[in-house]
Amino acid sequence: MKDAWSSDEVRKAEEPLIAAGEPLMARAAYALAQAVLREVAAGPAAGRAPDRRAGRPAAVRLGGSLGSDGLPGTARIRRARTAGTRGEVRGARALLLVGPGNNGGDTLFAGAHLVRRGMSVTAVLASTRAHEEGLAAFRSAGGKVVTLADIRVPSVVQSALASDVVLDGLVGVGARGALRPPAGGLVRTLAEAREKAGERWPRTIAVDIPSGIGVDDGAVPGPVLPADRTVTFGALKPGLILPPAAHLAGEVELVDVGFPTVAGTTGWSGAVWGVAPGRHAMSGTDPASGRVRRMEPADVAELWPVPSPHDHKYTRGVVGVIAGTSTYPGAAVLATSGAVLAGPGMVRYLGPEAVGTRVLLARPEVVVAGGRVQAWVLGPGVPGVGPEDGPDDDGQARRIFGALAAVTGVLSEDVTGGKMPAVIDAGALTMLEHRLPAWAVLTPHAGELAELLQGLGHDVDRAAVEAQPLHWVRTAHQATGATVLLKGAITVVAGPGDVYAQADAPTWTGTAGSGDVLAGILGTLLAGRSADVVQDETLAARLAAAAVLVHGRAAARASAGGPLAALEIARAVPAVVADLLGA
Ligand SMILES: NC(=O)C1=CN([C@@H]2O[C@H](COP(=O)(O)OP(=O)(O)OC[C@H]3O[C@@H](n4cnc5c(N)ncnc54)[C@H](O)[C@@H]3O)[C@@H](O)[C@H]2O)[C@@H](O)CC1
Ligand SMILES: [K+]
Repeated sequence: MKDAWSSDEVRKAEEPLIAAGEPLMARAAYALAQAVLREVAAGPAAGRAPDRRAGRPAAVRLGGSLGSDGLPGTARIRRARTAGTRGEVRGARALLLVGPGNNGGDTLFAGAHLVRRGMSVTAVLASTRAHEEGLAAFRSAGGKVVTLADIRVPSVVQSALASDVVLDGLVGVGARGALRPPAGGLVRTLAEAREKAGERWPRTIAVDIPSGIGVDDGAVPGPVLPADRTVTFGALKPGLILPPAAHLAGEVELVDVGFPTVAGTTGWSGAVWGVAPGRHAMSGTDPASGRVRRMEPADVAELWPVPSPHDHKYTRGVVGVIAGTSTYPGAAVLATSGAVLAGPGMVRYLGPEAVGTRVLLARPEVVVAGGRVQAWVLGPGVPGVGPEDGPDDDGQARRIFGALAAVTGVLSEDVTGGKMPAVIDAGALTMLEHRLPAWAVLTPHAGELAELLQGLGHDVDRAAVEAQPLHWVRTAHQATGATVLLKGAITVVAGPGDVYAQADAPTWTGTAGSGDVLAGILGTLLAGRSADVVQDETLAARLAAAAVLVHGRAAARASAGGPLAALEIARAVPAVVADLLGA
């Protein structure tokens, strides 16, 4: 499990360590400097995505000093980027963007290390204040200091273009809201310049977080300079794993500065590199902590319902699927395939006869008949119930309303089998009439979540959901009672317990039918753990995150770097599950 700590949690972890005299900043700065050195030594194109690497000009080494303003002039810039010979750092240039707080302090101390390693380092102070000891250390090492008040923003852009690496140390976990002037203006201009320069832009390393992202909610309320790498201290931060901010962080590297670990012990490991984020894993967290988690294969293996020798098909869980219409029969095939291949005791399909026949042709294992089930998958390929239209849905809405009554406990236990977990997808999302239990998992995409929230009286559209996914997923959970899974390149899940942000799938996964397969996989998990899910109201979110991980990995396997068809995701599920159970 990767745990991302909220800024409050980070502060709480820091306080006793600082009081005990632990040199947190020195550790952070040293690790940061090492990251920069490795980055520079690796050469200008190292680690960039292939498309970004294409057409990048060969770097030319250049010594030379800075101009009178402390920044290189344009004539010198045209001649070259300084570093570039693999393994060489002497003479390479770093530009530090330095804010007023400890984030700037980390950056200045790291800058001092870089100067001592022979790099030419310029710090641009974006504020009238700067970390005093950091600044003194940087100056005495021989770093150049300029202030934004002395020079113009375009000079900073030119300087950045002449550098091998830019460090963004404007704000860290102390940031609140969008970057304010003058840092905001500086970052806006730099971000535009980066966009324009493409491959000519130097490697950009964010210190702790890319300045300007919402540390705790992953929002992007104003300008942010996208990073190639973020070196983060002590623990991951929610904004580094939540959309949309996570897309601005590049590769995230976690550095151990001595925060409490699994057993609650403290102590610096001394290993500043490659500290596994899992080191901070805990079995459960206080939902009020603001922590956000990312599941890993070993966590999924623990949750997966593996049959024992005493199990049979009914004890292993029966999934009931109400999906598809004669207009959209494919969704029924995809949802049942996802369910079957995730390994339930049995899958039942309820729907129009013609669709049932197609399901059987694709998956003869499916039982096309009613009967007892342990979890429902409701709604893939079924049209929504609008306020006025009576959808031509082959009776699927009626069937779904019946199943939903079982989920919400409106019908008696005798009729429905009692408390019933469910995946509520697509058209079924428009059929919610009652408050739901946490074991009902809503699986909207951003547009569907916006519509659902509008129906609950919120003034929100798709773009607003995409801008603040965590906020709206939590709002939807609170308003409906259900566990909510918002599908996206990074899928966010919120229920009564922890929040999960899963990024397991290749971008090819956003294709028609992919969500139907996910609904089926999750249905199997809910059916397999049906009794547990209704006992432990935090379990549905964990199973939902697990389903997303398996679905994403199956998509990666099916894609192998290229396009994929949704049914291939389902076909890849058994091998993915086998892999993670064997892991
Ligand atoms: N406390 C410690 O000992 C450690 C802190 N560390 C570093 O310290 C950082 C936190 O330091 P601080 O608490 O000093 O805070 P930051 O350095 O993150 O920023 C706070 C400063 O930025 C200003 N600011 C806040 N929001 C702003 C906005 N929207 N626009 C412009 N300016 C804004 C504030 O007025 C304040 O002066 C961490 O992110 C990390 O980089 C690390 O050195 C590890 C140890
Ligand atoms: K930063």
